[in-house]
Amino acid sequence: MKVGVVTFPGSLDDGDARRAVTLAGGEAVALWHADADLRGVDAVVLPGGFSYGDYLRCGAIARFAPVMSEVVRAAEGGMPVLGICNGFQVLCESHLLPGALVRNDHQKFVCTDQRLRVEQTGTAWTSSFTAGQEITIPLKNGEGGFVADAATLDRLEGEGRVVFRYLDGNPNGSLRDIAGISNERGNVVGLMPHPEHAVEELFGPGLDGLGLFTSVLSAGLGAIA
Ligand SMILES: NC(=O)CC[C@H](N)C(=O)O
Repeated sequence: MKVGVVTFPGSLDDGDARRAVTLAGGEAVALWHADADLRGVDAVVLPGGFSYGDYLRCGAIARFAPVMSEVVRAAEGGMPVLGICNGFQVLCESHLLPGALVRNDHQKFVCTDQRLRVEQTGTAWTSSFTAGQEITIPLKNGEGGFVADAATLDRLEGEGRVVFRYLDGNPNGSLRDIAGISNERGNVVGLMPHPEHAVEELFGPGLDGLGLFTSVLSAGLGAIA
């Protein structure tokens, strides 16, 4: 299975995302922000970093990159798409996911190993986990506070689209401790913490991040009940 990883000017974690795909057993394909097509990939990762220098708002300019037209089209057709941190911000800016990421409530950049609960295993990116599994992966962001209006939050909860929730304290002021969400179909997932930094014993807090990448390789599409 070919998993494309998009590099925008200012991306930081694209290399680690490609490495995570390879370690999970997939074929990583480098995609460039100016690409006009997706080079035949079966899934796409939008990696973390500081696309276009975080000008305007994180992810606000990347949304207009040429490759994003194809990513949006493919996602709407059911292709699995994962947005990690800056990638999550790009997915919200692109309206593939609802809500927005705003500046951390304490106004500081946060960098820590973060415990999470996997709330939803019926997505393309979480089928390798068990429901309620608690994992630890790195978190590092300045604009990681997930916000949405109350009706949207209720809909996300009611439809089982809260995929990851922060444990042991809320690191950024995200409403309802939400760390990651999916679209209705479960093929598009965004999360603030970084699974691609927890895929090898010698680096990061362990192997808990690998499950997202093995999920998409094994799954086909999960379906949210
Ligand atoms: N690690 C990241 O992807 C950071 C995303 C974004 N630049 C922020 O600071 O919020």
